[in-house]
Amino acid sequence: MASQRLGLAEESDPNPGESELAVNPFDGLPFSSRYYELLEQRRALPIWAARFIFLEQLESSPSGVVLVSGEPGSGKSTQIPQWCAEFALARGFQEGQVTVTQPHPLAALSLAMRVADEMDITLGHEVGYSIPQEDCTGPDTLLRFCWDRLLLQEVASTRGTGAWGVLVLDEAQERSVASDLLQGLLRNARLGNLPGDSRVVVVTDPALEPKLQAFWGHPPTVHVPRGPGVCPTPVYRDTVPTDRVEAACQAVLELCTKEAPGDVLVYLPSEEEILLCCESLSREVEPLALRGPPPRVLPLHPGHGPAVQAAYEDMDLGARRIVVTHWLADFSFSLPSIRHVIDSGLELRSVSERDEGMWGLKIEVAHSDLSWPWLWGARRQVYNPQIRAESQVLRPISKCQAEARRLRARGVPPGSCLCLYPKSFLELEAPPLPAPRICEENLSPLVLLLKRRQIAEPGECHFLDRPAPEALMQALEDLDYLAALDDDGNLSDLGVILSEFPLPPELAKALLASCEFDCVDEMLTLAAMLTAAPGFTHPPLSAEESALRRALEHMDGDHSSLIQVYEAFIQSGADEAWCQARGLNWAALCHAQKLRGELLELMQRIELPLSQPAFGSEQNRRDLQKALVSGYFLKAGRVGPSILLE
Ligand SMILES: Nc1ncnc2c1ncn2[C@@H]1O[C@H](COP(=O)(O)OP(=O)(O)OP(=O)(O)O)[C@@H](O)[C@H]1O
Repeated sequence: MASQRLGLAEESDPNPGESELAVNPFDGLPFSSRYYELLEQRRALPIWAARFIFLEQLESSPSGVVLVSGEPGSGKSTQIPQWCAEFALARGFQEGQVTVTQPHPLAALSLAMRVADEMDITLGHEVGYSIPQEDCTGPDTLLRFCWDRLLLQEVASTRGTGAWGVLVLDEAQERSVASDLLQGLLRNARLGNLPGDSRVVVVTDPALEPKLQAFWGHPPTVHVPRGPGVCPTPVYRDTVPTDRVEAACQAVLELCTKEAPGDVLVYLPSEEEILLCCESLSREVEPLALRGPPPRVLPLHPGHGPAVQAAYEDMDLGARRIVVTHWLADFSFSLPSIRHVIDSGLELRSVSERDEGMWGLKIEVAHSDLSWPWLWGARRQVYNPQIRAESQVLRPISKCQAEARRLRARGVPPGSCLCLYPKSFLELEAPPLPAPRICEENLSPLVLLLKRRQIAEPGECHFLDRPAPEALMQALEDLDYLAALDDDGNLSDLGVILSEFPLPPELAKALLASCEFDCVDEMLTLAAMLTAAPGFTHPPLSAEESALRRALEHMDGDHSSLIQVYEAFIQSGADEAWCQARGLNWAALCHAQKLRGELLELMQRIELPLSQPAFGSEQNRRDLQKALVSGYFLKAGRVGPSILLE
């Protein structure tokens, strides 16, 4: 077996004497004491018992596909990639590196950090990650964690990173569009860069296992044994509360007052509610700390960026931690210290609320239609092809998510799970599994990608769940309206250029049109700002803050306000304190700055004409509107005798 041939330290004495220091086969350096400390923790994970079976199946699977099915927290996301790296190392990485996809960029980042630590390797060298606008990999990278949408884009673009020896598709039960599509393409063997002897590992929650079994033609399946500990019996409320934040806060305060030991995980539907809950708890829990340090309140959502890693840190300092989150922690973040779960049972699938009318001013093109979930996977939208718009839907989570949440409180003795809804609520209203996102998203960006490399006609793809034919038709129709397709339905020259931009096709088209209308500088800023979505981090806390925010508003509407904010941010020297004083998301603005630079570089590379800044002039205002309408003509409406329809 791969690990035996390598003589890995996993099998060796956890405390080797100095003369017998084991050497890390990935970087040739002796293992540190930290490696052995983490190895003890790894060995205690339920999945450890399945290690040899997994390696055997990986070696011998006739189709090259292996399914791994196990409960949340059993160690799948951290251990499977390492074992695949061992497998690939034993074969000299002849078929290529190991790539692991994650449905959320933050999860890819967080896992890469953890796995590099467990493997005793410097992040960015042998272990790396690729997320939007951040490629932390190098020439030595053998194991890469990657946002699944980015991998799909790489596969489709000419700038792909090449072949992989093992591809791990993690968290398949989340049903992200990219994960479903990658599986469809792999199933059809349509991915050109898949070498002959490569392996595909699909990792899932047991709830999706039967469907995946059937889809993949019953491949070898590794079942992760149940871990020790007992699951709490959920306690249900009689009614759904009208104020979820208040109900969740009260439940946390009760736990603190009772001094029930252990960390608390609170699930709310939206980022806005998470922020409100964190604010309220931060004020109220401190006086309750009768003994020991006061509880720490930690938000865990995409808008919090890499700071979410704090949820894994300082676990042993004695302070109770109250982590407030939403769907992000259903599967992707397994915090072992959690003992109590408080679950609202709802999720908000929508344009993030921080983007909605955040400037409170007139907008001429519906903002929600411009948004795009590239950044941190922050937004969840439900797309209605009939009206070509995304809408907010507050809906019950699936039964599978409810069970995953309950499992987070497993322990000896079991923790507690308080459901802020009646038992009948999910029984009657919840679907068994999370909805496949491919049936809910605007598919034009994906159809553009598929057509770019002529990988497959969308209609030919073998999907786990087939998107509605009208959604596919409408995606093709939209691309046609954008002139991205020629008369034969293939990509036109313009379509090829559009597909090079990491932007939705409409926004890419608006950016291209800005070359014609001499407003490239402003449109670059707008494209970056719309993608990075640097909303406010909280409601104004004082009159002074309100006034500072108002000074950033532009009378022309949200688009001009976004450009104005970006320019003021740059003038401040990208100052974090400047952002804090205005309640602006500093990390997202930095991200916009980086993305703008990348878009500019791309435009220079394909030799598109640039133009001088002219923001603020009447001519520039009109030019910007014309460029926007070139991409978003399907969303344009008449607002009085507007320039938009001239
Ligand atoms: N980013 C991280 N930082 C620190 N520790 C981590 C991190 N991710 C996981 N761990 C540790 O590894 C353990 C196993 O988590 P892992 O994510 O591998 O489980 P999983 O079966 O993949 O669960 P899920 O399906 O919820 O992702 C956790 O209990 C935690 O102790």
